[in-house]
Amino acid sequence: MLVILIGMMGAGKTTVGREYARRHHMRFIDCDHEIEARTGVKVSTIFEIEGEEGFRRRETQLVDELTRESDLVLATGGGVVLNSDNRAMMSERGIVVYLNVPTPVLWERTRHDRNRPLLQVPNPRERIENLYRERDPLYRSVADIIVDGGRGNPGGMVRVIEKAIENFKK
Ligand SMILES: Nc1ncnc2c1ncn2[C@@H]1O[C@H](COP(=O)(O)OP(=O)(O)OP(=O)(O)O)[C@@H](O)[C@H]1O
Ligand SMILES: O=C(O)C1=C[C@@H](O)[C@@H](O)[C@H](O)C1
Ligand SMILES: [Mg+2]
Repeated sequence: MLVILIGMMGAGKTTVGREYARRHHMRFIDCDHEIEARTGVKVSTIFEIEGEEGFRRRETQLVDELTRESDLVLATGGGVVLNSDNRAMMSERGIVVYLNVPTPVLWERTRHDRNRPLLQVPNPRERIENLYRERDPLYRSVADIIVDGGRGNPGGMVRVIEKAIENFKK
């Protein structure tokens, strides 16, 4: 089984994905962390040197590689759905889970973190709202399962996802 988590920055893909994998004895890979491990630099540095375009090229290569795996929980970057090839690969090859989180919660979870280049703008709060408006339809278009990720703790989210995946497989 390949489980793919999608959603906005701060939705909990990394936190919830890692916990889901641990409980199910599956491997866990976070696309952003994997790109950082392979390049030896932070995502923000790739944005600085290669632009967003360069980062997106690396992201698509990695999605193509990792969506061929199984027994894997894959946490994607928030912008993975912008590319139609990524969307096709994800929905064809895995069970796609959208962690849908209201923008005020996303803001609370990301406001003290400097690691997200797209939020290093004068009005990050407005940026989150614009990105959500643009991306929510794309997340929905590839999702097999949509969960409300704004409530409860990561452990609770894992149990909600477990049940949803069981129902989906039936
Ligand atoms: N269900 C949850 N309840 C409360 N806090 C959460 C929950 N999920 C994640 N968090 C917290 O929100 C923050 C962001 O979570 P995380 O880094 O997992 O998001 P992400 O979706 O991987 O974001 P990004 O796309 O930027 O990598 C973390 O501090 C995490 O501890
Ligand atoms: O929402 C986005 O476009 C991004 C989210 C992060 O996970 C990183 O992949 C990068 O900062 C871009
Ligand atoms: Mg993450």
